[in-house]
Amino acid sequence: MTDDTEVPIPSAALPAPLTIAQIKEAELVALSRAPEDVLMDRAARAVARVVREELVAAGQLVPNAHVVILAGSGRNGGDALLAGALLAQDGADVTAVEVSTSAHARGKELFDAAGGVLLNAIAESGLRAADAEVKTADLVIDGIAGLGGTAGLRAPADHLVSVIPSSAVIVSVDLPSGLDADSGEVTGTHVTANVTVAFTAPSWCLVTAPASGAAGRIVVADVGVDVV
Ligand SMILES: NC(=O)C1=CN([C@@H]2O[C@H](COP(=O)(O)OP(=O)(O)OC[C@H]3O[C@@H](n4cnc5c(N)ncnc54)[C@H](OP(=O)(O)O)[C@@H]3O)[C@@H](O)[C@H]2O)[C@H](O)CC1
Ligand SMILES: [K+]
Repeated sequence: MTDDTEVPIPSAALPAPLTIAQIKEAELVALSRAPEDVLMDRAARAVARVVREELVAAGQLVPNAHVVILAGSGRNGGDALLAGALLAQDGADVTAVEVSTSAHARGKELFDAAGGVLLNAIAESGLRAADAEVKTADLVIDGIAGLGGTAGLRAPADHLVSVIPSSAVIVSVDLPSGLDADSGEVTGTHVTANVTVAFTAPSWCLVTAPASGAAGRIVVADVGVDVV
């Protein structure tokens, strides 16, 4: 006879993994009902909630924390910037580093309005300043790339990821940047996260070795996209 305590708890199980194409198809249906901003705001709230939890678990007060965001040009970076705006409103010391020519416009606007400091690491002077910020981070939010990313990190993101101190907690948005979302393959450099906040469903890289070793703890947030 099986002891009840040995039965796995179904609510703790992750939803089934989906491919990029499946997530995008489901997202298109959701976008016909709600604007993209609404979905991204939900994604940002989920990321900010996990960041607060991680800081508390590390024994840090959110207002004393130095949080650095690495933001790519897409919505993944936008989600990270919007989360950064919420954390800056909580009093955290938040710096966002654009690792492309320009990151998500609305994300940047709200981040700036919340008092966040924005740097661009494409130019040499910006990269030097960003390097110093990353080296002193208590927590890094990885918003370099998500479902639209290609495998391997490009400059200057690769350098900035390499100087994240081992003491910093890394929270990846949707998936650790540099992984191929649809497979378990690891080709090139990538982020190795302590926690990954995935939206709607985990992508295959989060649950397939060896890539899954870079995901850390996985949290799947419902942003209002129903799986079809
Ligand atoms: N699943 C959902 O329901 C929702 C997900 N959301 C978030 O949206 C992203 C996907 O956003 P998308 O804009 O399509 O793509 P990315 O943000 O992943 O960005 C792609 C750009 O990133 C640059 N890039 C790509 N690969 C790399 C790399 N290896 N190194 C550095 N940079 C890279 C590239 O831009 P360039 O201009 O620099 O060439 C790509 O264009 C998803 O992951 C979720 O986070 C929404 O919040 C809504 C709901
Ligand atoms: K990411």
